[in-house]
Amino acid sequence: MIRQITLTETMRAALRKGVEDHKFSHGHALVLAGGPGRGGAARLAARAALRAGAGLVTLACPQVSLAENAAHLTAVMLTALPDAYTLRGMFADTRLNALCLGPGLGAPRALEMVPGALWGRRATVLDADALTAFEHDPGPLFNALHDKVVLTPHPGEFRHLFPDLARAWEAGEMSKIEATSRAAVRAGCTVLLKGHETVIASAAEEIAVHSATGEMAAPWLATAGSGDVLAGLIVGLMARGHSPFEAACSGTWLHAAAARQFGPGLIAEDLPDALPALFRDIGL
Ligand SMILES: NC(=O)C1=CN([C@@H]2O[C@H](COP(=O)(O)OP(=O)(O)OC[C@H]3O[C@@H](n4cnc5c(N)ncnc54)[C@H](O)[C@@H]3O)[C@@H](O)[C@H]2O)[C@@H](O)CC1
Ligand SMILES: Nc1ncnc2c1ncn2[C@@H]1O[C@H](COP(=O)(O)OP(=O)(O)O)[C@@H](O)[C@H]1O
Repeated sequence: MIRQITLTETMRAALRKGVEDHKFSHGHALVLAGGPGRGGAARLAARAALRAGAGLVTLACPQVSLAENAAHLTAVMLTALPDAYTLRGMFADTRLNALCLGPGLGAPRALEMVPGALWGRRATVLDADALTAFEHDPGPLFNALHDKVVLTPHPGEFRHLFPDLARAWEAGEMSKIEATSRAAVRAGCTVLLKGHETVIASAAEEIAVHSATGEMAAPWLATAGSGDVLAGLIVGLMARGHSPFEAACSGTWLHAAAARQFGPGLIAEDLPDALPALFRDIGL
């Protein structure tokens, strides 16, 4: 059965915070960032994760990027992350339960960090450079994927990882839903294929569709960095314990609803900050 994503009572209940909860009840998300001058995308993701309700969010960047990121971040914590060996060491802290890799990461750092991150078997969002870095040799990525991963390609990134499915979809031989569903089964994880119609499929063949058309149109989401925010929303919800598939569905709804709440003129950094008013409006 194909689920049309709308706000449901189950989604609303899962977004609430319990009155006796503390920050570690809502998980700790780690967002990896790239080198100097490329930090914007990861900062957008980190802020979105915190606004989505993750208890703690840390941005992990190379030592050389610390000053730049420190100048922009306050509630989001910051740590130097030189290499994948150090990343593996961070998994000794079992409270660190969700990761986001890709936005602004850069291909060389993605090639090193993605296998290290997947080794930790935490809930993980892979977006942007974490997908395109494996374009020429996807084997190491596919071998390491597991069922707590959400891949969030736009159609260009989808083409890099699943060229046969993309070709069949573009030729009209396969629907977007079927292409996404087959990709999820092949990858063994959740796949979210972006666009004004977003399709989400899990390896267990759950399928959901969000149509940002008609009353739910959100054309101002077509702006640089809005996908980075979506990745952050999903990792924030997974830190809070939502399953990868549910986090992808709820994150997609929140992303479009926040864009509609803000309205024309929206740029990516407005999205996380539109969430508090949206949460009030939906009665959290
Ligand atoms: N504010 C920021 O710091 C931003 C940083 N970004 C980062 O910049 C890096 C590179 O991102 P780019 O945006 O240059 O690379 P993209 O991977 O988004 O675009 C590269 C190519 O992919 C294709 N493509 C993109 N969107 C498509 C779509 N919807 N359908 C079909 N084909 C599509 C196009 O041919 C495009 O030239 C990433 O690390 C990304 O996270 C971007 O997310 C934009 C905002
Ligand atoms: N016309 C549109 N209507 C609704 N949503 C859109 C539209 N165009 C893009 N989006 C959404 O905006 C986001 C863009 O992400 P992406 O292509 O990765 O951009 P970036 O890498 O710049 O962040 C996706 O979530 C996509 O579904």
